[in-house]
Amino acid sequence: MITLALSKGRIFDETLPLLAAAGIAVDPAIIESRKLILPTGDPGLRLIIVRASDVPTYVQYGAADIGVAGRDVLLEHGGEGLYQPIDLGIARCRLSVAAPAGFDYARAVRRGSRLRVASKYVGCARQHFAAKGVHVDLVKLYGSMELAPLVGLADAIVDLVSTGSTLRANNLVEVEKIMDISARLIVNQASLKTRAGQLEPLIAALSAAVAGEGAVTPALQGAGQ
Ligand SMILES: Nc1ncnc2c1ncn2[C@@H]1O[C@H](COP(=O)(O)OP(=O)(O)OP(=O)(O)O)[C@@H](O)[C@H]1O
Ligand SMILES: O=P(O)(O)OC[C@H]1O[C@H](OP(=O)(O)OP(=O)(O)O)[C@H](O)[C@@H]1O
Repeated sequence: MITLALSKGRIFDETLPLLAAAGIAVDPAIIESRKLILPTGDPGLRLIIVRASDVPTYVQYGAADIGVAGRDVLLEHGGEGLYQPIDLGIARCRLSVAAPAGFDYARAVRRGSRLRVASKYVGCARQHFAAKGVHVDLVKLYGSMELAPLVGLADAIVDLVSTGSTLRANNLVEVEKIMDISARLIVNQASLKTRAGQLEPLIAALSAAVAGEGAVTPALQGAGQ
């Protein structure tokens, strides 16, 4: 049995069509059951539902053989013990610096001011500002980053931006893009060796699905179970 780790929400929703294209059916309504171990239409593959930021940990320790995680999450995790064979091109957004509309970020950076920056992505933020030679005090948050500059917790934030509507709703402006983000397939390196007969066809089928090569033969069934 191969175990695939997914998080609820956009990763689950956007991975399902790729699995379907790879010949693996999952009833989307199954997520409502609140069960954390879910069957798929393929007896050789089950899903586990974990927090988005926990997906790399489950795969790193082999509790899941394979998973789907955002580039943001993988960079924060470090990627140790993980093979990252495919950019799935889903959950697309960007990691950016944002600040209140009235804050002159460029001037603050030019003048070498010390900035207080709130983020869930403190590793990426630290690296970004260090590379620019900007002095920052980082404040680790776990959500609602957009609130931090509004209540004086930070001068700026580093957060994910997609449509920009969350920033607009809070009178913040994207002042610098750090990187583009999308979700990757991640694979436990030991599983890839010991379960190659099952994992390689699955990875190939998902790769074909991402490339838009349409329906392919079921990835796992009969593949050495
Ligand atoms: N607004 C967005 N548009 C597109 N992709 C996004 C957006 N926000 C986040 N993502 C991507 O989707 C992934 C999962 O995001 P999601 O909001 O489901 O989890 P989370 O709440 O960030 O994680 P956790 O539950 O671990 O705190 C993120 O890691 C990121 O790669
Ligand atoms: O630019 P936008 O399209 O507004 O997306 C950006 C928001 O999405 C993410 O949060 P979260 O996953 O909580 O937000 P969502 O579920 O509303 O997309 C992120 O932390 C931003 O707050």
